[in-house]
Amino acid sequence: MSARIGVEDIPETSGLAPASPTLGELLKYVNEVNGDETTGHRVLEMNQMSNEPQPLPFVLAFSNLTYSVKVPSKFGIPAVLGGRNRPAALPAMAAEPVGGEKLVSRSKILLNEISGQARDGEILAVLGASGSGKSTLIDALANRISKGSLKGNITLNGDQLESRLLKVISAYVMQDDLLFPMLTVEETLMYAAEFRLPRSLSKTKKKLRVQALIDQLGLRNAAKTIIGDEGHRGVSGGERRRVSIGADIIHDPILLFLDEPTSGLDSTSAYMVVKVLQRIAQTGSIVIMSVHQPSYRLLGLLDRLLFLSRGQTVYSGSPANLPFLLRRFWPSNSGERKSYGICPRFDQRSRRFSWRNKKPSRIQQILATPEAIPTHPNHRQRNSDTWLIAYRSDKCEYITRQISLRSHQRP
Ligand SMILES: Nc1ncnc2c1ncn2[C@@H]1O[C@H](COP(=O)(O)OP(=O)(O)OP(=O)(O)O)[C@@H](O)[C@H]1O
Repeated sequence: MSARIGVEDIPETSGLAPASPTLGELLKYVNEVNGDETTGHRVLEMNQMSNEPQPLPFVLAFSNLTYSVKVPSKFGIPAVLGGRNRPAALPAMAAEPVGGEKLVSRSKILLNEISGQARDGEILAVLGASGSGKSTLIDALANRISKGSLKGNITLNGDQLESRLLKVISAYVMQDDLLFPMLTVEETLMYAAEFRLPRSLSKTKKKLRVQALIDQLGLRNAAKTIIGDEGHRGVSGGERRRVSIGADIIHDPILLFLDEPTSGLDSTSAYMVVKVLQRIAQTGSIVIMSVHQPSYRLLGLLDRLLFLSRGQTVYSGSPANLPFLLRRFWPSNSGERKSYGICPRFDQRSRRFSWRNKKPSRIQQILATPEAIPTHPNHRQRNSDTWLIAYRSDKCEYITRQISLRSHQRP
């Protein structure tokens, strides 16, 4: 693993011990240096923690993550039960009556028993339709949801992930880029280095870190270009997004969370951003990102997929299995007004995948038994490439659709 955030005086482990520091040692170190309030992040020079530096495999595991919020909902009180004036026997959570309607709270489950894992060297992508819970899951993993309301377990290498440690070893990249328009790319990253790296780290080391990062982000040609804004021409949208990521990862975090890092970018810029994330992962970080509409090419950069629908997992695994699923479940794209497509849907014109919030139980059921589908009595093979497939929709009606394997095999 490359050098991580600079700590000159981390205690060395004993000569006989394995080369990698334990999480306990990391946490102990975090406690020891907590007196320095100059920066929220600190650089941990992993290689300095032992005589024989060896890469430390990191595994972030999460199990049964469940998160629900209380949302107000209205319902009317029938006149026969007392209508507007009925004061008694209201539900425990009822609020003030408004025009014959009561406001009560109901629980809305945003994440339902989500489990999975992410490893260093890999990108875990959270996919799903808008509102499926992608950002909520990233927030939950990044400790941005209050502990009391989130149920489940998150561990790093088997140990509970303490929020103090997480703060030091992670970075969260938001969708909005907050950058100074008149600074160049290099100045922006240098500013981030001054702000985020420890004061004790020399200027020379900070400059070296910035130069290494510029190369890692593929921004060498834009290093002297200003960020720009509406009134001043500056870097492109994709470059700007990479600068923004660079500013957040200046301390070389072990865990990197990104909420829709490709949103608003054309497919080439989006691809380059994810390519940079792949490079970051390959230097020993765990990258967890959400993505709404990945292009087919971009899917090839992802190592693990967690596909959500209405807060539930409908697919978790390697993208390698996706073509198989696509061939099975490709929705017909000819003249259908209502899509009962299972998942995902590929738009030929934009060449992007999109998803629909189908009932998770239905999708899971189908994904769990893909082999059973062609032998179902309602499925008839028309010719070697086309299946006439009928399946029960959410409303328990049979829908017939035609899936041509040949036309969709190579999107
Ligand atoms: N505080 C809240 N109260 C009620 N509902 C909420 C709250 N926060 C989020 N939600 C709902 O939870 C669902 C998941 O939201 P989330 O932002 O995680 O979705 P998403 O998959 O990231 O969507 P998008 O791709 O549009 O960003 C949405 O339906 C959203 O409206």
